Amino acid sequence: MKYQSRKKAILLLADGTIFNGKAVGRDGNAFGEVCFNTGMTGYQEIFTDPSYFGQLMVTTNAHIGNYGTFEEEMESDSVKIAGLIVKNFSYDYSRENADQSLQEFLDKYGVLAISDVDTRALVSYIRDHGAMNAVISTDVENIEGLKAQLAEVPNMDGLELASKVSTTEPYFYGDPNAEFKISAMDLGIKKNILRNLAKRDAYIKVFPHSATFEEMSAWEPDGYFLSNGPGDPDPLTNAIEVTKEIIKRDLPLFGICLGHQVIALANGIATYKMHHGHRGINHPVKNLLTGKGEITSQNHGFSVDREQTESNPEVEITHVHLNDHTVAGLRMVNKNCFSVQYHPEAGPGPNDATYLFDQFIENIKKREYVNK
Ligand SMILES: NC(=O)CC[C@H](N)C(=O)O
Repeated sequence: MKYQSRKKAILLLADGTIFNGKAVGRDGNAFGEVCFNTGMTGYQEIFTDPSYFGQLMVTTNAHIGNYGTFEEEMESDSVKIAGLIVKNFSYDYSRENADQSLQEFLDKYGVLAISDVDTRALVSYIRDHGAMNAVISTDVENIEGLKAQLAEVPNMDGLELASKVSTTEPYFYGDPNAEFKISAMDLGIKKNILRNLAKRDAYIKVFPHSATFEEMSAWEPDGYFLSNGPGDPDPLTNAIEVTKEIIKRDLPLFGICLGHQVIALANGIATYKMHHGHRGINHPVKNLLTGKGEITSQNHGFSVDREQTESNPEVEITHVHLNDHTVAGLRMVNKNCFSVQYHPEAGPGPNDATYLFDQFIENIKKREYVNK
């Protein structure tokens, strides 16, 4: 076993609370908003999901690393979390097709991790006191200095982060001979969304967060997609403007998570920062159109205002989160536009909601039929 005597490390929360642990790899500091994910599996997908940019991730599963990492399970080209907090960190792994250990993987991307933290107590603390900024540090004697630096870290509320993870140049994904063409705005898109669209015979052109409606429309796509992504949706003025243009022309539109929030904002419905968000792969949702329940993969810290959604005549709530009755999905009443707050691409997670990709393709076909 490597790293038998490891250095002390701490997690210092913005309110001054300290959780003790041990450094997993390198020394240093990692700042971000602390949040937790309750998924029992799928850590590599979580760590590489661009929606987590700027966040320190607490995994509630007590063992992390035991199946290593595998190139095909990347949700983007690198690790996106700001730092990792675990109970038991497995340096060894036992999966035949893994490429490397989790420690080698985190080292490769320069990510700081802390283990041996009482993650059950930490998660209870976040649930009681809400998501807040924090720092992971091996500089354990320098509490006052760390507190001063932590006070400078911007609050997630109001923070625009999509531009930090979006592509800078447009690119294509899938088979150029596929039946449908989709323009996707990359606010932090997960690869499994692209895989799911391509699997349904779509060729996707992925555009930067700053793309205009005209740029996204020049190649005459059959439909538009707004991706997931990090940060507060409210400052995404360009994405909101583009969405209004798409809606005005009644073009087929689908949004996931941050994309769902942007669609709400384009309809004049406000979003707000949640107490500690929804992150896990067993979140119960009810589809109000079918009456059926779905177990869903979720990762969000903001939500769409429910009252404003209910009182907006243009919009209808289609899905509700059964734990707290927040808006989990909506559609526009007279437009070819719908969105969900959760993750039908399920990387990681259950596959109950993949029908939403089929629904998007059906909406595209419906429009083509009307136009003929
Ligand atoms: N996964 C996402 O797209 C997250 C959206 C947004 N950043 C939130 O935390 O609510």
